[in-house]
Amino acid sequence: MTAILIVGIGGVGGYFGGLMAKRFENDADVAVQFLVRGENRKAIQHNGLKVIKGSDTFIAYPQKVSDSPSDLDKADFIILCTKTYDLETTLSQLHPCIKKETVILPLLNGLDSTAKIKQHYPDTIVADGCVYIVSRLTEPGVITNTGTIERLFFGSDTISDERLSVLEQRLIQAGINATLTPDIASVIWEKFIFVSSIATATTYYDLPIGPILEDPDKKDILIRLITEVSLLAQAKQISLPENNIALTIAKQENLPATATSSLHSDFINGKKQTEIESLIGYVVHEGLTYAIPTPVYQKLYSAIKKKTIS
Ligand SMILES: NC(=O)C1=CN([C@@H]2O[C@H](COP(=O)(O)OP(=O)(O)OC[C@H]3O[C@@H](n4cnc5c(N)ncnc54)[C@H](OP(=O)(O)O)[C@@H]3O)[C@@H](O)[C@H]2O)C=CC1
Ligand SMILES: CC(C)(CO)C(=O)C(=O)O
Repeated sequence: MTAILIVGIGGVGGYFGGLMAKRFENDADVAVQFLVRGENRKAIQHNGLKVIKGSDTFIAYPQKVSDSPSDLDKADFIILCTKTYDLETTLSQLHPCIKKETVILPLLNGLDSTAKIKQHYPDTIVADGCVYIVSRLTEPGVITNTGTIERLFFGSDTISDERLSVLEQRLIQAGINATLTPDIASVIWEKFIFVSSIATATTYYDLPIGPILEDPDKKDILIRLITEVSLLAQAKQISLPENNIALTIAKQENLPATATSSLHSDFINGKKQTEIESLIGYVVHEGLTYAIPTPVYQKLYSAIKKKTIS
């Protein structure tokens, strides 16, 4: 029996975890389990997890649902889908679910999850991963995907292991557009450039994606953000496509005009904690370390931090 544990059932974990739980419901070979807390856990335990995308809806019943890792099985695969500010605490709770053969895949935005996981679990295989999706936990036990894109990339640039191919097969069997890639470092940076720039602009202007791309001044700021973070990637020896700025804008233009970043959503919802440090502060701090000027990031970071404080 392959045990797959999804940790954090919000927009990302709920959508991809929901697809997996549905596909492997009552499966003799694969068991999908959820680590989920609060009202969300209660709703899923009582009614299953409802996943909505356009006119399609399904309800998934994972094999086990708990807020306590010791209630769950030792996992073959752990897919981490918390926000970055919850990662350290979550990792410190996961010991009961880890065995020698466990493979951990983080799908969080940001660039330092893998290093943090390896510090906690140096003997397990830790892949890198990222997703393109626009999905939210809209009420306890209900996930709503409003996006036009659904892609999951993962891989490792240090380890080649059959278990990563097994995970890819399981994701694909669940109907997930998943790709195991040997070039994961570049793929993760391309996603980071895409999300960091649009998260900064949507949060700074307090606007969804469409009005930013339609206004020439705001779009110019967005392009300057993309340029600054791309220069940082190059300083870190990350190879990017030659036309990365145009490709990034094209991907942003493909999102629904009314969609916004998960960072902006958290600001709108008055969340006490946000991913401002992993999505924006990271660029400012690493820019200083690598002597890459990031004046637009610096200005918007400090304005957004003031919003957080007020
Ligand atoms: N949403 C999206 O469209 C996209 C998001 N991302 C990235 O994916 C990551 C996840 O985002 P998203 O799904 O939106 O986040 P959400 O806040 O919707 O979901 C995260 C969930 O994890 C739960 N959680 C945190 N710690 C634990 C724990 N120890 N045990 C059990 N549950 C826990 C949270 O519970 P609680 O609410 O109680 O804190 C929350 O329900 C982020 O890094 C985000 O930037 C990437 C691409 C798209
Ligand atoms: C696609 C986008 C911008 C929207 O959910 C995203 O990746 C995020 O906000 O984390």
